[in-house]
Amino acid sequence: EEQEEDVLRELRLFLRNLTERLMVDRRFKAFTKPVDIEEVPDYLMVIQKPMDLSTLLYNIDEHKYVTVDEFLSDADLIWQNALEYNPDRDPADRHIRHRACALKDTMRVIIRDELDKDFQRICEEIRESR
Ligand SMILES: Cc1noc(C)c1-c1cc(NS(=O)(=O)c2ccccc2)cc(C(=O)O)c1
Repeated sequence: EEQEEDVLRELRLFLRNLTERLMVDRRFKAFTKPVDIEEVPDYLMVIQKPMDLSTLLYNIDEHKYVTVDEFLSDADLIWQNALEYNPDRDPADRHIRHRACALKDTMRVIIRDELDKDFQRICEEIRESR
């Protein structure tokens, strides 16, 4: 009902703000849009579920996420894919893995510090009720 829509509207505002703050962080530029298959031709042979920050924003606007955990399932793909596709010891792989780890930690610290636990629980109750 209306109160539930108010809660989900507030969740979308929080998730948009989080995602936009990650998009403007220079460390995360490579994660702002889909990996370019022209630049990285074998990418889809290695990575089954590509994800990037612009796709997260699109999904938020499409009301795909009812809980923070559903958002994190997609958001975690960004850094998990980067670790999987760039596993080698060479400096280029190490550099993108370092940024992937920073993305993972930054996301979780913002959520822990800024998302009310009771609010998260209300979102989960809405998900369970549907
Ligand atoms: C992400 C990712 N996962 O595997 C790899 C490899 C990358 C990745 C891909 C690219 N080139 S790209 O054309 O696909 C692109 C440029 C700008 C924003 C988003 C993608 C650049 C870099 C980089 O470190 O600059 C990294």
